[in-house]
Amino acid sequence: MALLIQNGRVYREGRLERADLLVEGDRIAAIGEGLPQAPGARVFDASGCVVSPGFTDLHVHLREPGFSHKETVASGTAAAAAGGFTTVCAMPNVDPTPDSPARLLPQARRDARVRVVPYAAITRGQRGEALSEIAALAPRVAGFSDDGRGVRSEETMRAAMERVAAAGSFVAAHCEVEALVPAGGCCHDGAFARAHGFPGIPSESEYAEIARDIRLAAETGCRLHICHLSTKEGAALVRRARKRGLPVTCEATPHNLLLCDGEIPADEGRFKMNPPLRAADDRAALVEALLDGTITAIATDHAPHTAEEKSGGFRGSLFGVVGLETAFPALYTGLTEPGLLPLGRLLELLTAGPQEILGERRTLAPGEEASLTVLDLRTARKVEPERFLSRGRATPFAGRTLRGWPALTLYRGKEVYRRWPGTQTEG
Ligand SMILES: NC(=O)N[C@@H](CC(=O)O)C(=O)O
Ligand SMILES: [Zn+2]
Ligand SMILES: [Zn+2]
Repeated sequence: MALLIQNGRVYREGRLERADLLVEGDRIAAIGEGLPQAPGARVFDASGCVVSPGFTDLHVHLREPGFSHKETVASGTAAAAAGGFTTVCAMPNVDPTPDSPARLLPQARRDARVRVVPYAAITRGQRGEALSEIAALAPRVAGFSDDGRGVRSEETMRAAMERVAAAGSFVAAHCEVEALVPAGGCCHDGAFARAHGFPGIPSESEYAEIARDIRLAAETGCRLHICHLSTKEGAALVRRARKRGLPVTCEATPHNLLLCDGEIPADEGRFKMNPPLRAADDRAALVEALLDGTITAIATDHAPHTAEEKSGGFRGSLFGVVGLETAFPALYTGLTEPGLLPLGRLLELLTAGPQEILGERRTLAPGEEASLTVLDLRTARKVEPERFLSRGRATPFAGRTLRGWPALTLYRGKEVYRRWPGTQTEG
């Protein structure tokens, strides 16, 4: 059946223009002003909304196989659709580890509501020693990552980068020198740690490994993507590397872009993630890096855990917060509305930016796949974690009133999420 999305502002080719958009089957049939209502077509009134290509998230933990009590492909991709994402890249810290082609997320094809592109592990079992079957995996994965931990051995990382480069893929690096983190380090080594007497995670544990991996990327020619950048020093290193023309990209998360450690109101697990919320000047440096093109992708690092696992405050909870369902509203309300980040740049950081890192280009044009999201910029709504589609509920944005909620998400023409604009209840 056809669907006419009327009266919205369509984001394409880096511009926002008032237009209607007609979807037929799995494709976009037409885009233009005042499109006639085809007989039998349903109409979606997108007044006050932006119509964007579906977002791409380079960093999501779907927890299957092995940890389906935290999240499943079904629940995680339902959360993705609710957040406007139509492509998510699944991190490999699952069990068994995807370190050979036979172990590549078999659930994805069956249960996914949106496109899932898995990462493979850099090393067997993510143990940081023997390498995974890089050449055989490369054509079937987003890239290679041991996310959850740093690759400690420089020799191992160099060998991995040589093979990944030869296979034409990229390394997505969780940059952390665990030896620089004191036992029990659970938040940034800053104001909040001092106020509560918690062992802090120093910025150096991140930027020391960023510096090493940039050096290895220069040596090997391997494309390097830095995961969840959180420090001002790290941002400066990436900026310098890109100026030198090195094949280095990076992502930042909504929580690191919007929050800092001095604002954490209480010892609650929903503010605990790795890397942690950093200092105010780190946060400001990340926003600056979004504006000057140092950071070209926003990724959520959606990392769901059970309520029990997040109930032990900073000392006792696991690291990780969910992010798919709040990413756009949090960024739109926190950065775009106050004039800190233009809407077009925000959309680019969620679409063309991450797509380019994956080596693809998906835009809204006649004939293209109808994978898109309609963002309601008017309706303010409170973040209510108990209503998330994700199984994870821990979010630092709980209780905040935000604007920019997705009202409709289509994946290949199919409605995978809908919530009518202007209504206060879920449709
Ligand atoms: N970000 C987190 O705090 N946790 C992630 C691991 C990771 O992204 O490093 C997880 O898998 O739970
Ligand atoms: Zn990580
Ligand atoms: Zn992660």
